Amino acid sequence: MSELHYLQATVHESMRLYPPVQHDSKFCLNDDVLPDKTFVKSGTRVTYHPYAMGRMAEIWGLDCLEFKPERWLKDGVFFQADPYNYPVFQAGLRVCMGKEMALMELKCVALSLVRRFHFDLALPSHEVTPRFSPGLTAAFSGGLPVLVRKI
Ligand code: HEM
Repeated sequence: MSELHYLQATVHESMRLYPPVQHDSKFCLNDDVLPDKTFVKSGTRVTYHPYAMGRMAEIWGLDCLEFKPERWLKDGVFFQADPYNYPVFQAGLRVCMGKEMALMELKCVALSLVRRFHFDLALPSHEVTPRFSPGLTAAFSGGLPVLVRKI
């Protein structure tokens, strides 16, 4: 599984544009200073937004809205983005404890499906704009209709 670099890149690219946790807040217990020297007063709520960050040209470049697994590959080998630029699993000491397990499960499910089935959007792609439902964890508003064919 660790040698499937394109699959690893695809899973990361999917969650860059559609992070399962769209935003997340923290409350500052004591006065603090962020690494960029921003002062944060005790009691302040600080929110980071993986959905917005995944679509920032400053981080991902002008093609930030394009689905491009290749952006995660160097000479065909997957490389990890800075987790503070890609906080899909949060970052630092409180990073998601299930990160590696979640990635393994995602890749197993994706592999077992694409080996057996062919997936097509049920509508022409220009008529489909996947939209998130607001909420703690992500779901497509109205679902994403697809046609599934056995290979
Ligand atoms: C794609 C799947 C997943 C995503 C995107 C995800 C994302 C996250 C995020 C953003 C946090 C930080 C929450 C916060 O501190 O407010 C978190 C924490 C955590 N996650 Fe996940 N998670 C995923 C799957 C899992 C799985 C499968 C497990 C367990 C088997 C898990 C266990 C945990 C635990 C225990 C924490 C708390 C870590 C701590 O506060 O020290 N996660 N996750």
